Amino acid sequence: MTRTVVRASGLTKRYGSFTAVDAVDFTLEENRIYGLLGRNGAGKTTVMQMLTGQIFPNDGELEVFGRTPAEHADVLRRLCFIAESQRYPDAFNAAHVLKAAPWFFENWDAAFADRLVHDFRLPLKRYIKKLSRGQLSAVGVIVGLASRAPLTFFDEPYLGLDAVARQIFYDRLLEDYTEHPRTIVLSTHLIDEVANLLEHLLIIDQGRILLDRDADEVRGSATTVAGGRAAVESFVADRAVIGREGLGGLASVTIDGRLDRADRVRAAELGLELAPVSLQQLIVHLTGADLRAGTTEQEVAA
Ligand SMILES: Nc1ncnc2c1ncn2[C@@H]1O[C@H](COP(=O)(O)OP(=O)(O)OP(=O)(O)O)[C@@H](O)[C@H]1O
Repeated sequence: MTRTVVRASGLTKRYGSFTAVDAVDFTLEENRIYGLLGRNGAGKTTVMQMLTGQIFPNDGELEVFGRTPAEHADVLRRLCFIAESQRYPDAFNAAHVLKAAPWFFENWDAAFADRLVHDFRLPLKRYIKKLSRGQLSAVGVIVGLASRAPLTFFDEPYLGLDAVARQIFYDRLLEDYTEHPRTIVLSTHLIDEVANLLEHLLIIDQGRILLDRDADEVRGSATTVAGGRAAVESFVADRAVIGREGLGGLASVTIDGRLDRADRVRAAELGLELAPVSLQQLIVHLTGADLRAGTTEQEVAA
């Protein structure tokens, strides 16, 4: 039986009159990899800060491992939060960070950390403040992976990491997760890069959850239909439209929901082209609705 690790209900964070997180409800189950995705300022970091007890919600219920996170050391001990710009004491080098890590993380695997240091070519003896932007991100990624914390958050962890280093991160994360399952929440803007890693998606926009669904259900669930405007409109009538673009007599409409064989035959008869929508495109459609003319809120919500 899967255990619920996080239970949030009506969770709200306000800064003055501005509501950064607006009465969200969601759960996180144990041993799953979650993608917490959304545009800049959507509320992702704020949600993670509440879950890790760094800030207090203004409203709502929040349980992490069955308790309020901020008040229980035994809950905090099971969490690891890697922020985009992780800060360390000025006098520290990377070796100091790795030496201190087991004080905070009881599952710390020093051998795994050493292997990651080698993989990321991290200079251990150089002061943290002298590290390049990517090397600094590598320190955070190493701590996050080798902590093996039962609930690990990576908040946009790889600023400055090059493509090779990012691939190492994804590969090691997946390998290690397979051997040591835990709950991982990954917040990132590089959605297509991580699309295959994610098992469950939480898409947040303007402080609200827009989508909370299994990644397998979402993959391939949206299709772009392109062709002559009249044919496209006839094909998408009565379907849930999540995006619409057009130029002259041509239209390209993105619809939610899977197409069956009969749909595909009909599209071919109408001379329409069908293309699967990537996770990144889907998120752009879902969260960028107000940027495109001709898409109503009802269509987006449908
Ligand atoms: N301490 C604060 N005081 C006032 N407003 C804040 C504070 N912290 C966050 N906000 C606002 O709350 C909203 C959500 O911020 P948050 O950092 O959670 O977004 P995010 O989804 O993580 O964005 P990004 O992808 O750009 O990192 C933003 O509009 C931000 O400006």
